[in-house]
Amino acid sequence: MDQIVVIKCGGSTVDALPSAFFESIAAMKECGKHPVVVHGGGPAINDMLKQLDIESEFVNGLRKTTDEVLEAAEMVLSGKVNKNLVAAFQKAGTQAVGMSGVDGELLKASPVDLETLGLVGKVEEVNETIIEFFIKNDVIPVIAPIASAGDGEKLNVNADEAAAAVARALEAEELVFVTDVDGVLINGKITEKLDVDEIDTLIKNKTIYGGMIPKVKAAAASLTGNIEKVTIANGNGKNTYANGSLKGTAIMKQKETIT
Ligand SMILES: Nc1ncnc2c1ncn2[C@@H]1O[C@H](COP(=O)(O)OP(=O)(O)O)[C@@H](O)[C@H]1O
Ligand SMILES: CC(=O)N[C@@H](CCC(=O)OP(=O)(O)O)C(=O)O
Repeated sequence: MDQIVVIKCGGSTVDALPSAFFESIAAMKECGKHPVVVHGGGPAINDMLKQLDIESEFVNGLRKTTDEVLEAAEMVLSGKVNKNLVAAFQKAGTQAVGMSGVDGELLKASPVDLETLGLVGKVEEVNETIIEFFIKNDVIPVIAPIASAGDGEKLNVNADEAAAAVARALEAEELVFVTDVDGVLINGKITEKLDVDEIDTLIKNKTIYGGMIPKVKAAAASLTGNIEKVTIANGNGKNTYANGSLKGTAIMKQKETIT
């Protein structure tokens, strides 16, 4: 299917996305593109874990996930965050359906490393038939990153990685990471274009750190097949082209080819 744009809404910004953001995605759809949304919700999971008095820690940017952490993460991601996004699209006048990777085994995953990370998964398979069914019916799929382990068990997947896996499986034209900054900052300034080699250097010299690392790594890993451009952009609704596309940092295999 042509013109699929996968949009990852980061937990850093998901509660603050203005109506202009949802309207810009609706405009994208009116222009003939097919938006597919994958979302995170890290800060909302942190709040819930705090309320429930459950400890959690991050190992290499991934949340170590016990049974009780998984239960809280699923409640927050597949419940509150997912349904708030669906409702916001409906408010913007466009139809959306929320699901997680468990529904229809949309995302099948295997454990990354049970010993160090517990129930954290990496996506092995995407059931693109289900996603395409909604696209064909003019409905925006909104996907929470809890995956099926294939045996009735569930796994917690980093949302950047889930979005990259969905984009690869759908042979999307573009992948956009919507976050709380205007793009990748170098010495405090937004950089318009980055290539894969520059990303490695910027991670090594610590210009890129924390939550930006899984994002740029997922961006680099997804630059295969159809995907030619990955964008990291702010979800504040201020950096939008007339056709609904978002402005930010463009990441490509070789930046000479960025238009
Ligand atoms: N070079 C950089 N440019 C911009 N942001 C960066 C950079 N390095 C690290 N960051 C951090 O990455 C954050 C975005 O990642 P994260 O909080 O995980 O977002 P999300 O929840 O949207 O996935 C930014 O708010 C910023 O603090
Ligand atoms: C395994 C793992 O780390 N899962 C993430 C899933 C949510 C996420 O990735 O949300 P952001 O987009 O806000 O980072 C977590 O539990 O926080």
